[in-house]
Amino acid sequence: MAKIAPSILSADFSNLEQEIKKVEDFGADFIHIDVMDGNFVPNITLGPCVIESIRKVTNLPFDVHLMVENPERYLKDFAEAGADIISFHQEATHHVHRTIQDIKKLGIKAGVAINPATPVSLIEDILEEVDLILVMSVNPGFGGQSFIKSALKKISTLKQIILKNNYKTLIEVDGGINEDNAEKIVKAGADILVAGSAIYKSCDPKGVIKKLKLI
Ligand SMILES: O=C(CO)[C@H](O)[C@H](O)COP(=O)(O)O
Ligand SMILES: [Fe+2]
Repeated sequence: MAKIAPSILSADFSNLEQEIKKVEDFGADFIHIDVMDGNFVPNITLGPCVIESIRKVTNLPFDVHLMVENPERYLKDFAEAGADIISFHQEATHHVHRTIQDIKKLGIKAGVAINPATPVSLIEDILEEVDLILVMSVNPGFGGQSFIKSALKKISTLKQIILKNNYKTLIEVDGGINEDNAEKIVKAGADILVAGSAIYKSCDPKGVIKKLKLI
């Protein structure tokens, strides 16, 4: 059974407290928080002060997805604001291994995200070091895009390497996930599903989370 991480990118930002409490009541396992800098991706969202505010409204772990250039500059700020997991992009820093170690030194979990065009081979050497790999199944920057099918092959390749080597690394998949494609994604090897628009734009978010959790 996959764990579910609703992305608040598609939530009503004027009412974040209720939007977060709602998915917590419906059985969400994490809150996925998309941080965009207008540089690594062509969109700007939120920073540590918003995370610090919403930290007070839930006990769910905060899964912070940094879509920012040179993420190493902001790790301490996000950890202090209340992040439980920080995932940064392989494409956004020259120092992937060092950044993983720096996140772990802050006492939280470390994830590495890869864009649709980034092959698994580029993160194979750090797989053992990292708590999770965030496989992007859309080009990062916006919610509500369609799932890119080539992510499925990437997820199964990753899963095979993880199983073969007995690594503990989890696979999280992010972008375009809904009730129709979630089963294929979990069968390919996903442990955590991120879903933004499929949950927050639905008239039955409770039903969507329930269905996704049963897969
Ligand atoms: O990282 C992201 C975009 O860059 C979001 O987490 C992702 O797109 C979730 O939204 P949706 O489920 O609507 O695709
Ligand atoms: Fe995300």
